[in-house]
Amino acid sequence: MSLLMLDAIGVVRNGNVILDDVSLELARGEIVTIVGPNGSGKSTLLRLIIGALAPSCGRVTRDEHLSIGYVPQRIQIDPTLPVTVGRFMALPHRRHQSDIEAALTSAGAGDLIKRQLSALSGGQLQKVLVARALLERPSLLVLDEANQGLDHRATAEFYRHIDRVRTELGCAVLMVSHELHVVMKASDRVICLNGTVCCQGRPERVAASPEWQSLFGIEERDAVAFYRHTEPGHAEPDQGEQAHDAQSHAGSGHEAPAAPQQERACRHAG
Ligand SMILES: Nc1ncnc2c1ncn2[C@@H]1O[C@H](COP(=O)(O)OP(=O)(O)OP(=O)(O)O)[C@@H](O)[C@H]1O
Repeated sequence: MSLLMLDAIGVVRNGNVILDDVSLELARGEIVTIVGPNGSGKSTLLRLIIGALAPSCGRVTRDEHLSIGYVPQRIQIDPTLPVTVGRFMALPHRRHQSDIEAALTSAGAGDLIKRQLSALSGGQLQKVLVARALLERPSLLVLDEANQGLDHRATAEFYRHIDRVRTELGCAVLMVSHELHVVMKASDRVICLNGTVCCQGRPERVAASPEWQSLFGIEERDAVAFYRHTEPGHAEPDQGEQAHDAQSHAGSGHEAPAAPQQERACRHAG
């Protein structure tokens, strides 16, 4: 049984169709990245998955043992509130100091434990948020652009950390990222979203699909190809990977996938 299954999900808010007919499945231990242009519904999809938002139609099925660690795109911190990183990590439940230290160290933030939360840089705060999300040892880690604000070196370390987390906890990782070339290296599967799922599959196949190229342009495709080609020890996909080809849901033409129309959303709703 998969960890999570979405079936024909639609989300309509204030008359806006944000998601239309979105179906996807998440397996244990896989790293999946959602990519898509600004406003394509990525954060909405994540909020739906963590249960912060109800679908207007469709069905969400969660494994009964599913536990989710969530790192939001941004949090508001009151600069007048004196909270150290160590204290923040222990909220809302008390934690063993050793667990807090281990989680921060693993996220590359071990030296921040006594610092004021409001005084952290954007990149430092992201590391702390990831460490906090992992304290519960979730079966699914959900990251909404958690690498924003990180420099190149920190981004590379961030993805190594995510890979270690997956190995150590055996958890699935679902993330949103705009760093397409890095995403391609770090993910088992990529889901391309533009109100609906345009295409999904192994990174190489998605990058070669017409839907991806019409959304992100040829330059991104070339950047991805270049990045993968120069990665030491990287093997090009063989014939066996054909079975995991990108699945297209938006036709085979080169035109950009159309924005969802309100009349299309929730057509299965009762
Ligand atoms: N409560 C709401 N009512 C109406 N429209 C909304 C609501 N919430 C989000 N939207 C709209 O839904 C669309 C998708 O928003 P969302 O934040 O999910 O996109 P995103 O892909 O995460 O964008 P970005 O890459 O810019 O973070 C946007 O056009 C947004 O304005």
